Amino acid sequence: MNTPTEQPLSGAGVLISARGLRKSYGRTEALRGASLDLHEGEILAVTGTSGSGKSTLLHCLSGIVRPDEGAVTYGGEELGLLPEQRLSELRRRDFGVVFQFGQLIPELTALDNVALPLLLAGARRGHAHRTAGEWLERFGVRGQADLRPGGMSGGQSQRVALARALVTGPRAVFADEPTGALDTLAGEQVMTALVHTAREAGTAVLLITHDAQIAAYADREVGLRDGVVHSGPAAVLGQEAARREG
Ligand SMILES: Nc1ncnc2c1ncn2[C@@H]1O[C@H](COP(=O)(O)OP(=O)(O)OP(=O)(O)O)[C@@H](O)[C@H]1O
Repeated sequence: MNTPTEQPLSGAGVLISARGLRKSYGRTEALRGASLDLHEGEILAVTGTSGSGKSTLLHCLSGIVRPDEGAVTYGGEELGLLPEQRLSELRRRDFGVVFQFGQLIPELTALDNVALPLLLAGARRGHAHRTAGEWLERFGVRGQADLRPGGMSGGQSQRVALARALVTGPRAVFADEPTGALDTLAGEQVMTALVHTAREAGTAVLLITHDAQIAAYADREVGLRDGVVHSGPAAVLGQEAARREG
């Protein structure tokens, strides 16, 4: 396991850059000027208490939500300025997303769930299934290929969801509390598989978690507090704030 530091991987270029993001839902200010760089191939943990804006930040960085103010730049393009069609193409081709509850399609087997993004991208059925099988193997769930999500454990489902997120060879994977619904052992297995395969593929990972043990798998950790990103773990921010207030 790596020790998280405040420094990015040396030499790695910036893959996605967010500057001054503001996003409100009604009167709730979820982000209040958040800035963050995700470097190529790095595993970056974003930690923070509930409601600090972690999911909103992930949604803005992955082009799911447009910020009210500020800019997210990827490959020289500002996501907020792209037409919806181009944005959805980017999301499909360059980004993978995993949520706390894998959100696999319940009617499809594990193999078909993983093959789906390839089929949507125009791959032939045989190729899509072969590749999907290889990714299930990488995540240690090849034996579950013919099972539907209802017949798998939570940890197995999450590994299938990660295989589905990585199968198209994205540049970045956004994982929102991917182990949040798992017990410690299953969570560790999911993280070990994610870190191993992301490193092998050179995929950057933005990992949202409120669990320090999960954040410790990352190369770097930043904390979100009241919609603003601070370098260093959220736990340290909390202690600093408590000192100031106490
Ligand atoms: N779609 C929405 N509609 C209304 N309010 C929202 C919406 N999404 C987020 N919020 C509010 O914005 C704030 C930040 O939410 P967000 O989910 O980004 O935080 P979080 O740090 O991910 O929290 P958690 O760890 O509980 O998931 C919260 O007060 C939340 O209630």
